Amino acid sequence: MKSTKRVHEPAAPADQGPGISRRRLLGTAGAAGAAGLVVGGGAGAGVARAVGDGPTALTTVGSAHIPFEGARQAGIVEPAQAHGHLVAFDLAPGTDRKAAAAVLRRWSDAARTMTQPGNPEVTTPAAYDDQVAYDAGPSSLTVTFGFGRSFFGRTGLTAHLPEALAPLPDFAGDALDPKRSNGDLWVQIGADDALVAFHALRVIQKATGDAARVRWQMNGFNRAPGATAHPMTGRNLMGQIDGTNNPKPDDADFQQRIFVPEHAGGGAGSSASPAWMAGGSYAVVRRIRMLLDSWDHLSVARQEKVIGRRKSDGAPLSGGTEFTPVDLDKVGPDGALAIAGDAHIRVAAPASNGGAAMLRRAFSYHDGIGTDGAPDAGLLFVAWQADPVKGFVPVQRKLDGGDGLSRFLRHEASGLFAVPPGCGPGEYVGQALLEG
Ligand SMILES: C=CC1=C(C)c2cc3[nH]c(cc4nc(cc5[nH]c(cc1n2)c(C)c5CCC(=O)O)C(CCC(=O)O)=C4C)c(C)c3C=C
Ligand SMILES: [Fe+2]
Repeated sequence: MKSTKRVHEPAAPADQGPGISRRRLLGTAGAAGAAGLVVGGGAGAGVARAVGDGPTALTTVGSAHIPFEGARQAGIVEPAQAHGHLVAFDLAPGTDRKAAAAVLRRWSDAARTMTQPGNPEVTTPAAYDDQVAYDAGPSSLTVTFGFGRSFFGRTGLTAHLPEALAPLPDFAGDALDPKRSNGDLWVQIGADDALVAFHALRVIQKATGDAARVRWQMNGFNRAPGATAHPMTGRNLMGQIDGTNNPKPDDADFQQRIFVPEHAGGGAGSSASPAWMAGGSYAVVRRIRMLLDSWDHLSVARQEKVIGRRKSDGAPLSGGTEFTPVDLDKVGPDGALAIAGDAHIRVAAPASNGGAAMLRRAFSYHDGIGTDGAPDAGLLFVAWQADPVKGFVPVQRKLDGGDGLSRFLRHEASGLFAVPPGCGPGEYVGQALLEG
């Protein structure tokens, strides 16, 4: 790959100080855009106005931008945005390697343009301009591209198929819909503005042309930046604080757990991934419906026992506050384990799975009321790791049999995608595979 230098970034707004990176990292969720806008209740009611010396509108949520170019693709380590679209495509019959490469080039060029800072006019690719995002800044838009196992057979690239893309095993609790699972290509779009996210989705669909058609699409959301009194870990639709014990970017082993090492294809421990995946990651995508009516029948105390953490502030039931290390051996005054044997955080913990870990970066979804009369709602669970056989698979195997939470969940769709490294100026994502 050529240079991975970041594109030009504008000066930080006055309230941020010069040292704050625009590429927000996990752990500082919600920091961008938290300041300054209120809807007036008195004189001028209904008009958004800035308070104090706060920034003007486009310097808050709208102006935050995450560079598309870089050694890693964007949309993996940054906090999940307020709006997300996950889309899988199948190549049209006759789409060969060259035509697939042209799609990836068009997609990358469009994503590069849309994620640029500055005037809204320059963040819309002229060829696909529908003016949906015309007045908005990039709003932390990320567009992330991946390849499914079936892509390699369709394009004559089976010699380059990563071992790590072996189909996920069946799990006893699965109720998977094949039409909403897998796919040749996968795109994850996230933005802190709904129109910016929708616009990016339309642009990507138009840039696909006739080379592929949408296999499935899922739409998700998270809390908006600035919605809480202070930046904090988000909540899921069961009301739990979710994401606390994710691996952190400054953990010593973070890079090696989440990204394929540079020695892939050659060095020890790299057999699962070929060299073109060095610096890439594997995304496991699961649409997990929450059986919310049953869940809501539990008392808060029972719900907390199922997870192993307090619902109000996410503190582990072994004591302390949200980020206090979990003590799985702690016994309460009644002689029982503080964190129950089937508590979700016990069964999922790296300590219970030979060290297996993944970076969870999910969106909630709500698609109305299901045919059963209950909310069709849950989690678009996206887990990132250097090798799914050492991340998602052992953990899900354990959860499948022994997790108290699984009684309230239904895994309805599944996908596994190889997400190659990022690209530099003039390059496109997947170039090393498609031109290698
Ligand atoms: C296979 C992996 C996992 C699936 C599937 C999964 C689904 C799922 N989880 C929640 C809610 C929470 N999960 C939490 C922690 C947690 N979950 C996993 C893995 C899967 N979860 C891990 C590895 C962990 C961390 C365990 C640890 O080391 O402590 C938590 C607690 C807060 C946190 O640490 O994030 C919640 C809450 C739901 C609702 C869900 C499916 C819909
Ligand atoms: Fe979990």
